[in-house]
Amino acid sequence: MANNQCESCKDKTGQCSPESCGKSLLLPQNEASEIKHVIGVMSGKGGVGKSSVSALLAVSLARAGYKVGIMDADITGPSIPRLFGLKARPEQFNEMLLPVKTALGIEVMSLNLLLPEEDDPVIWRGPILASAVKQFWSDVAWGRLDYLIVDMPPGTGDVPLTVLQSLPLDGLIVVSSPQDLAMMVVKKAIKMVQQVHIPVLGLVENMSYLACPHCGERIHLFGSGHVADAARANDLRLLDVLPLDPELAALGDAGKIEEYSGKAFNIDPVLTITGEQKKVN
Ligand SMILES: Nc1ncnc2c1ncn2[C@@H]1O[C@H](COP(=O)(O)OP(=O)(O)OP(=O)(O)O)[C@@H](O)[C@H]1O
Repeated sequence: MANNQCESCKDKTGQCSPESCGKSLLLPQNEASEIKHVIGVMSGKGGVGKSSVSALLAVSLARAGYKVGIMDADITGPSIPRLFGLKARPEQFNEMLLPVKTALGIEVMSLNLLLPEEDDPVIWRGPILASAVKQFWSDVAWGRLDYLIVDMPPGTGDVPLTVLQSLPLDGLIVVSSPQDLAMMVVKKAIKMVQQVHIPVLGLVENMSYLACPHCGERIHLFGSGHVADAARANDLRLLDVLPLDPELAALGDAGKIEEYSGKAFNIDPVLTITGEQKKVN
């Protein structure tokens, strides 16, 4: 927390938090953005499908008629542009950056859109990574959005903490695969979020099962029920259960995740939690 310590903080322990110093670290919205809801998507561990779930949530909301953006806050492992097949560089507008639009009109900002090559590594230390996230909020002209989905880096490090402290999150969705180890790490993430008093909207179990292509039987490769158990144990909602689907992996690799015809992310719990009515197109 020391890296986010505000200059005037009286807390000399280096554990600066809104509670201890009485000063909110939340960044104000800039004048070129009017964002109604900000939803963070996090995971305790890498590779469980957090970016894919962020993308599917954004696609489901966009298909339901909402104006949606995705901030790719996974600065060192940005995969959102790849999932949507985005190559265009963000344009500048009055010293601000404009997000790049996907085919469905989802507004995306990611460091990968600013790098000369998509496979260039980002070798930055924590404080610089954290300031990149803040700039994605303060220096991007997001326009009017119903939902900004923030794809967070995995784990409980400096950058996730910056997102939690700097952005006005309505709440967080925590993604896990069904393995016990993934769940153990997820519990750490849940505790971290609860410590900064941001609501956990619920859990998503990704790669939950494989549906047999012949008979449709669900094969639970990694065991079943762990995420549901964790949801119950932590008094949280299980928002959705998504299958391990080769079509999703192939479309993601091809930059065509918007064409996914499989099980869409169930947006109803998100709309309920954020007080929106389902739109009818
Ligand atoms: N439900 C799924 N079915 C099939 N493949 C999936 C599924 N979810 C994710 N994948 C694939 O798994 C890989 C990792 O997914 P993704 O990038 O979304 O994970 P992540 O948790 O965001 O990873 P990281 O922590 O590295 O950013 C990708 O190749 C993606 O296409």
